[in-house]
Amino acid sequence: MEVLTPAMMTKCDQETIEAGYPEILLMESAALGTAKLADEVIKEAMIYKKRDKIEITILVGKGNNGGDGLAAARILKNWGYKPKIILSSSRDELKGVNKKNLELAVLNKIKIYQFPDLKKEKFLAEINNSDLIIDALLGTGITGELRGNIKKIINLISQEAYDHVLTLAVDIPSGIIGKTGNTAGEALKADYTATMAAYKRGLILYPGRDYSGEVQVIDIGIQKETIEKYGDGLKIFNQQEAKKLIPYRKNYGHKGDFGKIAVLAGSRGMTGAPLLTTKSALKSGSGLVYLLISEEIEALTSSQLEELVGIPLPSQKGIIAEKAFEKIKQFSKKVDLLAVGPGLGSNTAVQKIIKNILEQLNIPLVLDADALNVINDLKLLKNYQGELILTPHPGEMSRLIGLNISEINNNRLEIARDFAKENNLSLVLKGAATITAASDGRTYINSSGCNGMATAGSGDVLTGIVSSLKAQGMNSFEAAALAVYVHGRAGEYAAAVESNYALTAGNIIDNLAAVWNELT
Ligand SMILES: NC(=O)C1=CN([C@@H]2O[C@H](COP(=O)(O)OP(=O)(O)OC[C@H]3O[C@@H](n4cnc5c(N)ncnc54)[C@H](OP(=O)(O)O)[C@@H]3O)[C@@H](O)[C@H]2O)[C@@H](O)CC1
Ligand SMILES: [K+]
Repeated sequence: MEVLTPAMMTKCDQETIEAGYPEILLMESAALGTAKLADEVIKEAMIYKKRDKIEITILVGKGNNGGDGLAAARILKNWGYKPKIILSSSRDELKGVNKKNLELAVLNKIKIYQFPDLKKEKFLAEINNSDLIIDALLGTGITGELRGNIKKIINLISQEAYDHVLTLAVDIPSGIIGKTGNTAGEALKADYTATMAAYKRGLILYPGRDYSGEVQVIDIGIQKETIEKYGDGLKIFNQQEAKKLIPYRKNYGHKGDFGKIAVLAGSRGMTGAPLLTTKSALKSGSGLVYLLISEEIEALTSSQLEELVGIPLPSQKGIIAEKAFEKIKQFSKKVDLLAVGPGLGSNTAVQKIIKNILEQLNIPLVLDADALNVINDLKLLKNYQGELILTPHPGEMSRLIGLNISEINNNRLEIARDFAKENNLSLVLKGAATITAASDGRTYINSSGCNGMATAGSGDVLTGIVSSLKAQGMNSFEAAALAVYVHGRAGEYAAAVESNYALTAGNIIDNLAAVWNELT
């Protein structure tokens, strides 16, 4: 499903209106979708009152977001509810379709307050007595920091209302910037968001994602082709996408048909990481997984996992030695993919080996952790002869491109997309709302995951899943995006039992089976 910026959304609106679809009809569809979601939300919240006793407060700004709210008030009144409107401004400041919808609300005898006329106590009492708030103060037309009455309203509700009242945002929570997900100083937290025509970036980038609650996309009559035309290839990766992509397994396959993987990982003191990667690959459908590892710890790691085939490599002080490359090169001919990095160490021998791999091999490569830490020349990536998938966290990305972590976090989307394009590879930029970018500009933002997954070894598990899916024949970008989703979903399952506090990387692996079952 497409994710747009406000500017892209405006172009879609404009083209649709110019094609002859009246603006007021778009607004009516937006309002109908909002009212339907409000009706569902009220049912779900089990408010045991007759409809005409259910207090719905609709906060209305001067722009079209407010217009959506005004029209929704009329529809809800028609369905027997008791909506009331609080305008952020005086009535005469509304123009065009918004003025029209205000007149219709008056005609339908809906109670209308003007915020400037309300005493603070009265306003707070209205909010506190509400069963549902519909937030139609600000949508995609927000500019700059919050100001004026809208700032006062949002501050009062956020800071002085008794408790959180069930809230449904129209299009986007007011105060969230649609392009970035940042707040304009403050924002109204929603439990649900009815968003028009397509996701807005601000609903899935943090912190906006935390303000948006459950998001429902409302079809307001804008054609899918229009949305695709003005979008920039950014999509949200959810269960629907996952189900479409999951690799088919034929009933008469043998273990070689499901991908042979070699994992080059581990060093003295780092025996957990290679095990997490190999185990998660085996738990993601791979037929055969080899672990290429320092001879010093090979017996130890191999004894931990029955299904694993351990291949000892020459080493020095527990880290693979430069001369290990010949064996890696020979071995790479036997497999479909090489996954490199978890717990490998990062001395000059490792650096030389990674350089040699990138210069001399041509099989699909997944590079993570220490494999990324030793790359000091991006040309090595760009010139690699095979397919490449990189899975850095913001710290590794920072090292790779020489920006600091906060610069990366403030511009995750563009940075991931540009890097993947410039270096002709698939990139997974990890972190909350992981981004997967393809060399051709397609980009996914992941929808699954939870904060408990920020734990040691979580990335090693992801490397195993990505490698497994790629070796099963998927294209690199889709394998990476599906792996990120599956990893996040397994984390959600794990957290449901373990809590986000107690979740460990091993729990993610333990819950992979539940995700594969859910998707097939
Ligand atoms: N286009 C369409 O066809 C359709 C659009 N749709 C809907 O329209 C929404 C977009 O509507 P929009 O463009 O009118 O902007 P909107 O979000 O209401 O905000 C503008 C108002 O906010 C004010 N304001 C701005 N920044 C502020 C701040 N920081 N702090 C305080 N105030 C601030 C600004 O005031 P001003 O700067 O003029 O004083 C102005 O009054 C979109 O989200 C969707 O819900 C749907 O109906 C489908 C059809
Ligand atoms: K809103």
